Formats: sequence, structure tokens, C-alpha cells
Amino acid sequence: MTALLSFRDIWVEFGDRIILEKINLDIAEKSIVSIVGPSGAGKSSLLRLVLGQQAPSRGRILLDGAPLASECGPDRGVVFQRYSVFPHLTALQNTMFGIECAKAPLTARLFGSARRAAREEAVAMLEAVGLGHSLDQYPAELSGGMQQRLAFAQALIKRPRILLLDEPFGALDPGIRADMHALVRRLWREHGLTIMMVTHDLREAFSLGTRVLAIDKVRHDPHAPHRFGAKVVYDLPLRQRDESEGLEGAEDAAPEKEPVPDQAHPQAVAH
Ligand SMILES: Nc1ncnc2c1ncn2[C@@H]1O[C@H](COP(=O)(O)OP(=O)(O)OP(=O)(O)O)[C@@H](O)[C@H]1O
Repeated sequence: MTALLSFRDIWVEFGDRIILEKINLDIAEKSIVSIVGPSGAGKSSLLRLVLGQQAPSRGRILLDGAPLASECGPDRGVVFQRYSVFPHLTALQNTMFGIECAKAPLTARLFGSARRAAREEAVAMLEAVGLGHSLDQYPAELSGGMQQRLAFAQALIKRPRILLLDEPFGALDPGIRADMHALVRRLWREHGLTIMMVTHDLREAFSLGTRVLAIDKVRHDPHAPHRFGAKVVYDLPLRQRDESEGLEGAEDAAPEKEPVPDQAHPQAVAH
């Protein structure tokens, strides 16, 4: 496996509190890695490392074998649980804003043919996420699911290679979640994305992921609980979904996806 992203002996510490310890991971290109674990284990911290919002206390993160740039560039996109769109901009303006920032970093404004091209690109992206009829609506006029669709459009318009999802469906009700899962699966395939997704929902982790990572503390000192951090305790590669499989019924088919045979009874990762 050629890793797109590699974590090499990564530690995250805040003062004398160890959050993550000795994380060694290779993330394959075009995989969907679901990250699960108890609250406070350090799942979001793992994503923040990739986003460049958090520097490791020790260790290195490599992208294509080279040190990951600490400033988050267009190669990395993110969607959070809470709608991260701008309330004062319409859906179209929100989506165009990403292109304008990338192409005109100082003014975030494009003119003439560049602006027309950006508009066309943004309209196509909004159509792709199912918001083709809501171009001129403001976020407050959109439902929660529609706002998350807009957040995906905003993230994907910059053509990231890595998409980081932090509980992206946590605020949505179950019916809408199923639609969003189908959307993510389609966008993943069409855009050749590599996705790292934090979720508290195990079913979601297994139904969407091509690999599930569980992180947790394996050592506890009752007198100093902060002295040990979380590690990867389970690492389960899952059978890839058949590319020809339709989206309809994908949620129903998901439970049939199994760990690959030699991982069917996963052992805790050796430490
Ligand atoms: N900037 C910071 N300074 C100090 N402590 C921090 C900082 N950021 C995160 N932490 C601590 O690191 C730990 C891990 O936080 P993180 O958000 O990564 O956990 P999580 O697994 O995503 O939790 P949850 O599932 O509840 O969202 C928490 O105890 C948190 O308080």
C-alpha cells in the first residue's frame, strides 16, 4: 500500500496531559477511514493535526512521503458537525467564496470571465450536492441537511485530496443521515477523495468506512489519569464496496460489509 498520509510516532500533549501517544498510521489514498472512540479520546485532535490546527508534540506527519505543510492548503477540506457556512452569504456566494479565496487570496473577489467561470463551477457543485434549486437562498432559509450539503459543496469546490469530517451528520435526524451517507459515497467516488471521518455512530463508521480505527487509552494510572494518552486499539480494514453497486439500498447493504477475513476477530493492535 502506498500511503497518502503517514503518522510517524505522533504524540499530542497539552502541558503534562498526554492526549495521543505513539500514533503510527498509514492512510491509503482513496480510503474512507472512520475514527471512533470514547469522548475526549483525541479523535478531533487527530483531524486537527492533519488540518494544521494542532502541531504534534512529537513525531512527523507525511503527505506523499514529504512533511505535511503546517498551513492548511486547498489539498485539505473539512466539514464539521455544526454548519460552518457564512450566514450572510447565499448558497451560491458561499460556494463561490472558496474559489475566490483560492484565486484572489488578497481581495477574495474575481471579475469578468474569471468570475463567470467561478460561478459556473459553483453552480455545478451545488447541483452535484442537490442544491441546484437553492442557489440564492441564505443558510437560515435552508434545512439542517441542506446546510450540511452546502458545507460539503464549500469544502469540495477547492478540490481537496483529503476531506476531514468531524461528526458531520451528528446534528441530523436519521432519515437525512441516510441521504447524506449516499451523497458522501458518491462524492468520494467521483472526486477520488481520501476521507478521515470522526463519528460516535458505530453503524455509520462501518457503513461508510473502508477502514475503522478505534482509539482509546490502553494504560491507566488512577492517580494520574492524564499521564497516558490514547492509541489506536483496533484497526479494521473492511471489504471495499463493489463500485458497480447502486446507491439505492446502500444503507441496507452496509451491514453485510465485513471485516476482511484475517481481521474478522480483531485483536488489539500491538503496542
Ligand atoms: N487546545 C487545547 N488545550 C488543552 N486541552 C485540549 C485542547 N484541545 C483539546 N484538548 C483536550 O484534549 C482531549 C481530546 O480532545 P478531542 O476534542 O480531540 O477529543 P474527542 O475524542 O474528539 O472528543 P469528543 O468525542 O467528545 O468530541 C480533551 O480532553 C480536550 O479537553
